[in-house]
Amino acid sequence: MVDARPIAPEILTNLFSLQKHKSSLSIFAGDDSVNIPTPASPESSRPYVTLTFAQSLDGKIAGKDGLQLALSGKESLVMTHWMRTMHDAIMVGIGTALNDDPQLNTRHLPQLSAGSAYRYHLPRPVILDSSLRFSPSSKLLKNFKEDKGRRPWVVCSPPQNESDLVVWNERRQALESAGAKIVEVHGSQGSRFVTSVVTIITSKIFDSPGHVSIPALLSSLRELGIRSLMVEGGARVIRSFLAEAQSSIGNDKSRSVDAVIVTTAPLFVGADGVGYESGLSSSEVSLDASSPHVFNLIFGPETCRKGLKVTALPD
Ligand SMILES: NC(=O)C1=CN([C@@H]2O[C@H](COP(=O)(O)OP(=O)(O)OC[C@H]3O[C@@H](n4cnc5c(N)ncnc54)[C@H](OP(=O)(O)O)[C@@H]3O)[C@@H](O)[C@H]2O)C=CC1
Ligand SMILES: Nc1nc(O)c(N)c(N[C@@H]2O[C@H](COP(=O)(O)O)[C@@H](O)[C@H]2O)n1
Repeated sequence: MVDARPIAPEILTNLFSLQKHKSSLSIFAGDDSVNIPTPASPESSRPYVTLTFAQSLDGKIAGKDGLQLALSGKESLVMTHWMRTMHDAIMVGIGTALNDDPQLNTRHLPQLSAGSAYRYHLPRPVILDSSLRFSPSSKLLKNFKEDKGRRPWVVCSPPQNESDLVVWNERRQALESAGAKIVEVHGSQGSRFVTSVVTIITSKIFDSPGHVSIPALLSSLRELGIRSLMVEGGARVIRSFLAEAQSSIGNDKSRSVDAVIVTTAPLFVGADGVGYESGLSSSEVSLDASSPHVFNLIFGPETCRKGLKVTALPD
């Protein structure tokens, strides 16, 4: 028997077609060597990808100049944190990492009783950061040092010209010293160079200059043992995944998004908020047909924000 209960089991049940694993989805006996259940098949060359974020009715995920907004209500935050427990890894772009300094943990879940033999699964934080701008004093690295979070992985691309290499190496060293685990993939997928201390994931295939290719990223993560990936944002990263999902319509093998789960807050942010739609054409996105999850939550008056609350998420 576990000593905590999902607050909204029907949401969990709907998230993935994993009913048979329901009892062990998020709470486990503290043995990290035991994998959490995943919808990805063992043969798959990429992780199962859940794209999930919160937006306003006018499709904004942040306020003016990237101001972090508390768009989710309490229930939605709890759901998001349950979802975090269900994925091997959780990813944000460097824009979000620098702007929000997120923790990407499961702190909004019900407390397990003192001395409990059980723990919540914590996903591996992954930061998409071509030029290593991630801060060595980030909360993610601090939490890792204090044994409150997993070692973050930084996904980057080595600079194309020699003159940028000095700065790049300095940043790499600072991140390594701060605890970032880095894997470096040079030149082409497959020719990988790994050191014991540093794990930098890079790719020579870019969506646009400096941007890591999504298919190459997914295949690298899968090679590193990531079977499920929760992508939280921000705007550019959401756009990249949606664009990739649009371009793979009709080709199941190259699909990059399996489920999209969007929390919609009943408010308008306005035109100067941050949206993710620009440049996306009007077409469907390619999703796993067996995943029934284009999942919208619209909360009622009790969680509706009174006016626009421009605070960071609660600690
Ligand atoms: N409401 C919500 O649920 C969420 C809201 N947010 C909000 O989003 C905002 C940040 O969004 P944004 O500024 O767009 O930053 P992102 O977090 O989307 O990061 C974008 C950066 O990631 C790097 N990157 C590397 N490869 C890729 C790729 N293939 N596609 C896209 N980016 C790539 C690029 O930097 P480089 O070239 O240096 O590698 C790029 O500029 C914040 O205001 C935050 O609060 C964030 C998450 C969720
Ligand atoms: N689900 C959700 N609702 C909101 O209202 C949000 N602003 C976000 N933002 C995302 O969550 C990250 C913060 O995570 P921590 O609270 O630090 O664990 C933030 O960086 C965005 O990715 N999400």
